[in-house]
Amino acid sequence: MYKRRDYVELYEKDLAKWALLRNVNTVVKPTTLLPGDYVWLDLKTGREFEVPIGAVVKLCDSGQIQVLDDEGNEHWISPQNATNIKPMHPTSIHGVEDMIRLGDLNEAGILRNLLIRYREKLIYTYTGSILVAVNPYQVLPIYTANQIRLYTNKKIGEMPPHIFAIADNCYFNMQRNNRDQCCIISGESGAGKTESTKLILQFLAAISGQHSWIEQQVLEANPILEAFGNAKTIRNDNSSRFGKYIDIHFNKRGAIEGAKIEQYLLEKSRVCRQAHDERNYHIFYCMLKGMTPDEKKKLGLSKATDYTYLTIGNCTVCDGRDDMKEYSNIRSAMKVLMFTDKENWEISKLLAAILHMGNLRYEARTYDNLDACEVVRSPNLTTAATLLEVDCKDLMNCLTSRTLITRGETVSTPLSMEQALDVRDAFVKFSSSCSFEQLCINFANENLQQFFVRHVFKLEQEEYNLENINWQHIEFTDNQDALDMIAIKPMNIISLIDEESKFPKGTDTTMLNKLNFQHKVNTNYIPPKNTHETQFGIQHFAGVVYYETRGFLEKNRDTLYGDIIQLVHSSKNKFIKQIFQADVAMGAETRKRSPTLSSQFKRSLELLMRTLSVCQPFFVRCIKPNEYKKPMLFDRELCVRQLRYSGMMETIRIRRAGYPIRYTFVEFVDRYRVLMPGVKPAYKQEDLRGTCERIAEAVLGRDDDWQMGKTKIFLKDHHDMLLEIERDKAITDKVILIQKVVRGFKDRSNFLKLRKSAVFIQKTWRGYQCRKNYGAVRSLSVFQSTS
Ligand SMILES: Nc1ncnc2c1ncn2[C@@H]1O[C@H](COP(=O)(O)OP(=O)(O)OP(=O)(O)O)[C@@H](O)[C@H]1O
Repeated sequence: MYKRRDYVELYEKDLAKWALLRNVNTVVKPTTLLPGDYVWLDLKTGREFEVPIGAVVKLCDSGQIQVLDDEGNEHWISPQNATNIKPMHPTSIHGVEDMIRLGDLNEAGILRNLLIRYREKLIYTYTGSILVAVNPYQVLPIYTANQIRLYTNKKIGEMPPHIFAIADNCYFNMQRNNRDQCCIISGESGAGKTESTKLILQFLAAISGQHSWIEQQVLEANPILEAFGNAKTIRNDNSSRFGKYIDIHFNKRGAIEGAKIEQYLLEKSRVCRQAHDERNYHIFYCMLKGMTPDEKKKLGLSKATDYTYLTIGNCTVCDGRDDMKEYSNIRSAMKVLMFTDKENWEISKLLAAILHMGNLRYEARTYDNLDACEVVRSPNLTTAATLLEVDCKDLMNCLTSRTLITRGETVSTPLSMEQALDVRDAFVKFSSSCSFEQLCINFANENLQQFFVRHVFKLEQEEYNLENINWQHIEFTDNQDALDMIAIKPMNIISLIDEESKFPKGTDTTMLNKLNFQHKVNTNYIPPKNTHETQFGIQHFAGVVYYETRGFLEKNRDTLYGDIIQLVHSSKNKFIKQIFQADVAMGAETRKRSPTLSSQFKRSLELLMRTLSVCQPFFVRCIKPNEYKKPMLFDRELCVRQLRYSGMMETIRIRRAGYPIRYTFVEFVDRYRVLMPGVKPAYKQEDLRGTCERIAEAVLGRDDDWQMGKTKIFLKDHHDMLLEIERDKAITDKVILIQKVVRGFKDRSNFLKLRKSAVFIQKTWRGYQCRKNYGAVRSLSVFQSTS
């Protein structure tokens, strides 16, 4: 019989063996826990992102159970709270490479699997065809040339999970199937999307034999893109503030032929505003650190702390970044990409002009009872005008007044201080963002989510078809309703915003009223609570998001005031004219009719989705394990939130809607043949499918909802549980039998040895005794005869 002490000893000696044995017992008697059993502990805090935590039983005395959880905290569970603990499936104890194989296929199971792998520095894990990458926040030795070799031309699953495996499959699928491939990398800010992209490029460059070419072009473009599009935020020291689509073209021989990088929705507002502890785009700081004193003098520049636009976040340096060195990288990258010195200088002039404009000071005035303002004359104003090559007075007028054309007459009205500040910032960032851009980003995310869910569902269906499994009854709903409401069905949210943006009398309030009127009964729409509130909410797949409507229409119109266009037109600087070319070319009327930001974005998103839909997709979900950018720190609730919002749970839900557990016939026979006396191992079987079916029928019953495919058996969770229980019972019986026989043999041989030794001792002793007695008797008789 098992003895508890045996397990404690084993636990100390051999954790792995012990865990395996203990688990047998756990499944046999889920309620009788013994030290060493692994359990799920539900702390029932009611917190939104709290899920049961893994724990190991330490003591189970007097009805109380003491457990040690994965975080190292001890808990005492009283008999009344016994329902707070549940046995853990064997697959969850040491973790698996593909989480679809987890018996505990739920949030807690996935989270623990990622946690225990992360602690072993195994940052990559599959969930079916998706790669989950947990940011290690440390350099791991897993991206070497040797690793690239190891992962080249391998099937997914042949090697441990890795970003290189995804890159390799993209490349070889493209060659084998002659079909475009795409890889969608998603995750929160700082989760590792940019690093993952770079690693994929590194792999592709290496295996397509194009190292020097791609290094010079795509990789050289990177420092420039990062300098102008990345910034330090509280979440990430090098956060990309735009969406990126990198298109790489290969020729028939598999060599890279060209690459194109497209950007979506750059966060323009960062040029003028940054949150506390955040910086503006890297380029400004790099420029101020890296330029020669002479260059800076020509641009009238000094140090970062002197500029309003660089100090709003109260942070001008970024730990671990060398702005001076970065600047020299940017300059050499520009040389490689053949920017001329003149172009380079024009860019610097524009950047410097932005900084000078940010330092302009305004003073409030009142003209004819109208709120007005004036720009305080300062070297900043004159330098900005010189750099932009415009007249200083024109610049001042354009920043403080607006020209209106009414009834054929041109009238110039002064701007209040608040309006003037808006105009300046609009010029600097050329349109503003916040809430409205968020709606566009979330609309894109909804599209990508649907693409993902449909792909996963399609994969499931393909597997069922391939295996001849009847899947007709499996239903799954995606986020189509939300998408319909945002952008597809007539009178959708985006079309209503657009309509109102074009309507001359349209305001943010009239727009909100129309949204409320049209969608108030839609379950995905959350109207404002009262007439004073200016926010509406949308139930996205990732949760509810509220959108502040103030400024919506202005942002959506995305047009610059005519005065600014006029100013740019008057500039002698060709580069600036080129930047605003499209706007300068348009007349005022055309500008009014020009496509709104949302319709432009919708169009480019449609194009992107169309491109993606003909590709074979791969998905990489990056997870940020903590907010402190620290290695080996795993914040459970932060990770659950990301898992929930990443859509990974959808894969699981889809899997669960069908047959979540599947074994190949070989795996099934080898694992469960113990349930049928006399069944030989799989390699000795002639009719594997038949044997598999016989075992399943005997244990699960003929009529239950499990199915035999062509190469696999498809099971529901409860089948797996039942099979495991039966298997553990059978193994326990066998273990007891082995123990009985071994102990019997041991005791018997011990007894025989003891008996033999006792007989020997007795024999020797008796012989000795007899000999001794005989000697004494004999000497006595000799004595008698002589006396
Ligand atoms: N595989 C990795 N190995 C080592 N460090 C990594 C890895 N992935 C990410 N990091 C670290 O995390 C930081 C943030 O990663 P990255 O810039 O790729 O995030 P992101 O998801 O692109 O963020 P954002 O959306 O803000 O641009 C990196 O600068 C790097 O320090």
